This record gives sequence, C-alpha cells and structure tokens, in this order.
Amino acid sequence: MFVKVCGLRAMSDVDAAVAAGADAVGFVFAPSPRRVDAATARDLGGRVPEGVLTVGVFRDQPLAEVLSLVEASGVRAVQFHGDEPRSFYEALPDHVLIRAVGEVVELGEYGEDMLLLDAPTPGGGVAWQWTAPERAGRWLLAGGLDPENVVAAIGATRPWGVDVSSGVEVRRGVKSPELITRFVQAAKSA
Ligand SMILES: O=C(O)c1ccccc1NCC(=O)[C@H](O)[C@H](O)COP(=O)(O)O
Repeated sequence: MFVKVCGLRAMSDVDAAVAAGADAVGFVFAPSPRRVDAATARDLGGRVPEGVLTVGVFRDQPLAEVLSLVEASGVRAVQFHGDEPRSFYEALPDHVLIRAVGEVVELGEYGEDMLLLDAPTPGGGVAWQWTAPERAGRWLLAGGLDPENVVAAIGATRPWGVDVSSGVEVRRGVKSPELITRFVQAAKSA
C-alpha cells in the first residue's frame, strides 16, 4: 500500500511520516492554509530519504509558476489538482506525475503515472462515496481519510494507495506527528 501524507509544513511532521514508512510527502504550492514556499519545501524535502517521493501540489496555476516552483523546490513528483491540460504534464517529462480527479478516468490519458480520486474540495477532509475504478492500476484514494477509517476504506475500494491531509491534523494546516504515525501504520497494516 502506497501512502502519501499531504500538506506538510513542519520538520517534525516530515520526520514522523518518514519514520512511520510513508512513501510520499506532499507540499502544497496552491493557495491554501497549507501552502509552503519553494525554500521551505526544499528544506523539508532534504530530510527525506531517496526512496520517499517529494510531491509538489498545484491547482490551476500558470505553467511558468509551476515550472519555477518545481525547479526551486527540487520536488521529484508533481500533483495537478485542477483542470490543467495535457501540455502541463508533457512539460514535466522527468517527474512522477499525479493527476487528481473527481471521477474515474482512464489512467495515463495525460501521461500521468498515478491517478488520485478525491473529493470535490481538495484538502477539505470530507469523505465522499468512495468508489474504485473498474480497472486496477496505480490509483490513490483520498478525501476524508483518517487513522480510524482508512482500514475500512481500503477494504471497500482496494486502492493501490491512499492520501491524507485533514485527517492527520489537529486544526486546519497544523499536522500531528502522532496522527501521521497512526495513519501510516494503519494503512500499511490493511
Ligand atoms: O490541501 C490543500 O489545501 C489543497 C489545496 C489545493 C489543492 C490540493 C490540496 N490538497 C490535496 C491533497 O492531496 C489532499 O491530501 C487530498 O485532497 C485529501 O485531503 P483530505 O480530505 O483533507 O485528506
């Protein structure tokens, strides 16, 4: 089970995610209470071992801004959370690409490496009618997951991976190392 913890802003949270066995850590560059600048993402990403993916999260930002933040932060993966066209994906041939969608689409349509099936409001902490795509593949379930419900959610949809943000926070934008640890361990045990 691939586990991504998103919206990290503090070293203690990155360390907790890595220690618990997370496969990816996300830094939000889109407008959000969780937004970080490129220098912060670079510092946080520098704490992460080679095998853990650092992901920059964007939503409907201009391509020039995306490319500049990706370069300055050094993230190895990019997650598009808006209506970014295919050309945005084509502009990043050397990065792992995650396409966030609100409904099931064919994996790889835009050249993405993974799909992320999410609630309509990203990072909103609201569970939706979790549904699995008909075809298996590299897709992540997201939206309202937390340490208490992630095992059942995985059992119901059998995703390739899961992604969490609000469910490991004590308040919006403030993560809890303890909740991060519990979430990653629960997802890995499912
Ligand atoms: O987290 C945000 O504030 C955010 C803002 C704009 C675009 C994407 C954003 N987050 C994307 C994520 O990957 C979240 O982890 C995912 O939507 C799940 O969020 P949650 O329901 O809070 O667990």
